[in-house]
Amino acid sequence: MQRVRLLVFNAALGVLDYRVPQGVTIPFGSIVAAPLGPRQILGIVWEAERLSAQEVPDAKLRPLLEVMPVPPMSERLRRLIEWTADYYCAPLSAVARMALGSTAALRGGGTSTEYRLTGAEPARLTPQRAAALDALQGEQASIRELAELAGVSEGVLRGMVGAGLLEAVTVDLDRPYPPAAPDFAQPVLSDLQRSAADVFVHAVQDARFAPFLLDGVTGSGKTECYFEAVAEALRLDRQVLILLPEIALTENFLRRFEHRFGVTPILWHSSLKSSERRRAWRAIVQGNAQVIVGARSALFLPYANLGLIVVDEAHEISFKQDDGVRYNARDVAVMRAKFEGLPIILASATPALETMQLAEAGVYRKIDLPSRFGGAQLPDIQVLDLREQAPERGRWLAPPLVEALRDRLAKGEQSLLFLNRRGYAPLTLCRNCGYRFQCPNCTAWLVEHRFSRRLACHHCGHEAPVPDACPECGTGDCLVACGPGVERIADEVAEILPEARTALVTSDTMNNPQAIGEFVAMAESKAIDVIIGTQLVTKGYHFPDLTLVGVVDADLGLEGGDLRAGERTYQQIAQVAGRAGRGEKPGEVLIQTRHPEASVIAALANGDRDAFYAAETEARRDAGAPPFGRWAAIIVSSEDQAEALSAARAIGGTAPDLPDMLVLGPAPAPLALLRGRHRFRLLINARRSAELQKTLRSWLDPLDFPKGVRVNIDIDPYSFV
Ligand SMILES: Nc1ncnc2c1ncn2[C@@H]1O[C@H](COP(=O)(O)OP(=O)(O)OP(=O)(O)O)[C@@H](O)[C@H]1O
Ligand SMILES: [Zn+2]
Repeated sequence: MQRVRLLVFNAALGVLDYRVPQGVTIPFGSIVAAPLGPRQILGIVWEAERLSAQEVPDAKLRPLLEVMPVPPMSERLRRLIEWTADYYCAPLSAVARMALGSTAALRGGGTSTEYRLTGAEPARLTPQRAAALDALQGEQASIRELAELAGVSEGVLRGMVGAGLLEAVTVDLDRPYPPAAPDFAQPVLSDLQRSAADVFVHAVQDARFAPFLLDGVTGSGKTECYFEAVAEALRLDRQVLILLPEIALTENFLRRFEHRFGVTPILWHSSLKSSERRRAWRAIVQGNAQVIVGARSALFLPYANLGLIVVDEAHEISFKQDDGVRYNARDVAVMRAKFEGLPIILASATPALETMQLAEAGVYRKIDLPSRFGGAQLPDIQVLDLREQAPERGRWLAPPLVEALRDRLAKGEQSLLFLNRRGYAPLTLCRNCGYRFQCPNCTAWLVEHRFSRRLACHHCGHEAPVPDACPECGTGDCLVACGPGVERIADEVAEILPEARTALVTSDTMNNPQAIGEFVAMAESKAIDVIIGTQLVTKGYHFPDLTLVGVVDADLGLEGGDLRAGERTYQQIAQVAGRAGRGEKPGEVLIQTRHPEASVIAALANGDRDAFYAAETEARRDAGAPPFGRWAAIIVSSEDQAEALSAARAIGGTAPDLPDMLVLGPAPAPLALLRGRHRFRLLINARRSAELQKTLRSWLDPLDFPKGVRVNIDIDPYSFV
């Protein structure tokens, strides 16, 4: 009698044992199908001694059904999955699931049928067919995906197949990707770039754990440097994973990659079509996918032969996942490199303090690129004190910034205005009775979006049309917008510079690759004079004729529930400032603020990065904040406020009394209501010596809560809302 232990992809089931025939060995890491009641489930064969399960007698075991025709998950990846679950206090199965691409991909290769336009042009068309013809140019996908893309029913498309407007194509799921050529277009590197690149190239050859911080100013050519390491991995036939913080950045990145290596890399993100996902995953596990570019979800994939990891814009907080498994992809990437024995490059112009600290301690090797490529200078940064240089009434841009915008427009140069706030106005109220529009599901004001004429909650997605009259007092035409969002700034620019061509860049307008691609093409061809955007435009872009950057409200980021508010503000402004003057013409940055004396603003104005890091380091040391101490949050939520409160109190009441751990709360979370759930929060501040995770587990595991209560642990939290 032989048995295997399975980690099942379902947190409620966890670990189950099954029977295998005598003499058959199934390697650890194999992905298998097994029966559960009348259903079939998937699991990974795991070392039994590493997973505790309920002991089931041999006689009761059911047999495994099938080993999926994919390579077993490597031991290194299994150890990484265990480490992640352990460190972030997350269910093992939830972490393991992130390694899985799609269930379909496990079923082996084969073919699938996709459809595309035939090019036939019928004389008469129904409006729906016309819309489909328009939307599906250049597309090829399943009927379902095309229907979604075109916004028509599947029936309409099937009719079009019958009418010869769409044709079926058979695609091989395992068709290879065109190979990237390491020497396709090798740039001539500057001496500084060359020596940095050489270090990385050697590290790839060495194939050992080697973490690097590539600390280069904006426009120094960090990408070109790490591309040399990518080229070396390609020559050695090893895979490369490049993590980017946001999908919005990939469009630009794909083109740069193609320019350098002749083909686009393989994309991995949550909105891939299912056929693309299946093909990519299969190529990744078989080692046929060479370079994979993705958001954090690409981190746990079962690469067959990984040789290098790059985390670009490594300081970005979007590497921290705030739902499901609350992990930081930057930190787990370093662990993956460690388990796999690989070099990893964290690239940033504004590294996180934690990363800097590790570099200073010698854990990471720091490689510097202190100047811009091609002799470009870093921009000149000026502070505009809004208390002295007040904008006109009802306006948000101070006179010197308006002047500077006029000047650039006259010279045919580009400007960028940065305000990290979507929509038209963050708060709408009634002039007559003071009524404020609030989200019914969240502790948040509704944000007016004037282009879509709606009030929206940025937390839960609740939306309502802007009413004609106040819902409270019934007065008509009485709503006032308070404060600016980017849409309002765009309006202001249109008023003061009516002839300027503007582009609004937010996640509302740039929500698909085409829109982003069009924006970049227009900006590059100088069809845009003024870009107005949120944090989406602060990083990655390179527009040589952009010479002015205006920061509309530098104080905004210092408010709110960001634990690293000072650092965030510094990074965002330094990054957006870094978009100015990247070509031949020098750049200028104007920062509007009411607190020019704040240490962050002063450091930015003086271009004194070291002063900022030094001040921030001291502040964190005093507060016992990371990297000197550790934080964790426990968030308790329920649709029933009393139930949530009593669960939070039960947790607070059993808090361990330890010398190296301070427990604060429970208190209502700043977002006391989120998506209809009432939330209470406990904060833990621990010394580095504390056994934080172990303590949390032995504290929370014995507690029982009603079904409607959710208790989430957030280790190393970023947001305290
Ligand atoms: N050796 C080189 N030869 C030719 N062009 C280069 C070279 N190095 C950098 N460049 C160009 O200079 C520009 C800036 O480089 P890159 O975008 O890599 O900088 P970066 O350090 O990533 O900046 P940021 O942090 O601001 O995104 C790019 O257009 C890049 O193609
Ligand atoms: Zn809401």
